[in-house]
Amino acid sequence: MASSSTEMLLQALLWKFPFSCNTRTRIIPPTLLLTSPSIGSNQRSSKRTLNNSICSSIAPITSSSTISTNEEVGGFVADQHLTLRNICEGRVPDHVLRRIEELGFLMPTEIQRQALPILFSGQDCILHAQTGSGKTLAYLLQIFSVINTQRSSVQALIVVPTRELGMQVAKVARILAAKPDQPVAEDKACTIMTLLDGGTLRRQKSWLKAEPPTIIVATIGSLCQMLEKHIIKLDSMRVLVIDEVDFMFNSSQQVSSLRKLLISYSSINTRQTVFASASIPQHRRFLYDCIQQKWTKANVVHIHANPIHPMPPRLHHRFLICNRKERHSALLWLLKSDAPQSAIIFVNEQSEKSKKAGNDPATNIVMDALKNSHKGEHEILLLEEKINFNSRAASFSELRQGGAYILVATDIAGRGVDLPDTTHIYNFDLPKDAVHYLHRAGRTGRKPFSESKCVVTSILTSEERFVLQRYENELMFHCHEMFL
Ligand SMILES: Nc1ncnc2c1ncn2[C@@H]1O[C@H](COP(=O)(O)OP(=O)(O)OP(=O)(O)O)[C@@H](O)[C@H]1O
Repeated sequence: MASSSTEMLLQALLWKFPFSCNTRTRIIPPTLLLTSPSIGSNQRSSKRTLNNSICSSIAPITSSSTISTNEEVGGFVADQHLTLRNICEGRVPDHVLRRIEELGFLMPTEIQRQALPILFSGQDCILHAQTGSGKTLAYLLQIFSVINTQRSSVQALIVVPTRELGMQVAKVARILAAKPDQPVAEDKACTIMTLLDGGTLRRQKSWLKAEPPTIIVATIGSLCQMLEKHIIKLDSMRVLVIDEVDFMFNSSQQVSSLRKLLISYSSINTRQTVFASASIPQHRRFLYDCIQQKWTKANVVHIHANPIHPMPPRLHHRFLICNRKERHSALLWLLKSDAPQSAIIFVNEQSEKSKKAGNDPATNIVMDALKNSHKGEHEILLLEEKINFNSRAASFSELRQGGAYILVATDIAGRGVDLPDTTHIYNFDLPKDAVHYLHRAGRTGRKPFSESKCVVTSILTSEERFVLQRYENELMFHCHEMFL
């Protein structure tokens, strides 16, 4: 009990005071290392990790830095009034800048304003900023600033945790790469390939044999298959991006391949390494590991935009207490009274115990309840890990066609997925920790310069109230109680 409350307090402090002073020499207090494992530590024995952590933590690091305010870095001043064009002109090809302007992106978001000058300087970066704050565009602009389409080689690699996020990132990259003008004969286009788990990869193999693409967006499993068979070469890779980096390092399925990619399949000396996420628990320790483990160069910069608010402040958080049997009717009542434009209902993965007991998964129960009793005009769709990849892709692209939707999803939709029309999030089941709460909630409020309110509602039993209270303390937000 004592240790868990200490952990809560320390975690709250880590969110609140995220060591954002602009130190160039850092020493990590060993007490912090004892509280909970940092990103990437799940593969090691906890005892060894703690001992190693303490021993290695007293070695000062001299050149990395954390930036969390408007300041000058490496000679670049991040001016509040500069437009995206002002920041990128001369670095990013003009046709890409015209595309972003056509999309209506004129001013940079906070993370873009802070990160782009540093990215353009070629330094390794950790992009740490709120959900929906535009981290994708930041790293894509850097990629477009370095690639040379006349060269036939893989020059940028973006690694993502899920197929859905891969499809989305590749789509944005293709939109930016498209040239509106007639291409000049010898002007080669930027080619973007996806290597995502769930497909046969046959088409990609033939494509790779014929000619390597300029940019690859991949999940780590499919990528490593290709690397192990020497179908892809990364000798010319200039930028490596690992999106949702904390998730990747904490996934037991992905972490060993990720380490191989960072250390064996490519070298920090020839690539620029960019890590991105809205949540980097114990980020100071992570920064330290990046350098010690040679995932990044020693002068990596941790850019932490809005460190006090890990979620967009315009989210309105509520909770409703009812007993477990009333949850379906509570959900239907909420949908009726909120009349959301579009919503995502998050349901937890079915536990092994529940499977063994022969229970129906909660996703099916919620889907049935909605199909039978929800009266709105919404398209009702399901996205969960166990449905086949074609159906997952179909659900996902249907959502992007426009029109009102209600998506019933497990946490697979919690990371990175950008559906800007989502106005309401419902936690039918309480997320398992504060990081999951943050990413679920962050599926709404995804229009960076909009002021319209978006709502996150958690349906709880009275026993779960203290758990949500803990998330409120860790993430520093306030949740209002509502009544049926
Ligand atoms: N400068 C900008 N102006 C307006 N909108 C922008 C700008 N940059 C990005 N966006 C839009 O903001 C939304 C969120 O961007 P993005 O998906 O990159 O967020 P993110 O920071 O990666 O979030 P997450 O951590 O949840 O993955 C997208 O719909 C994107 O098109």
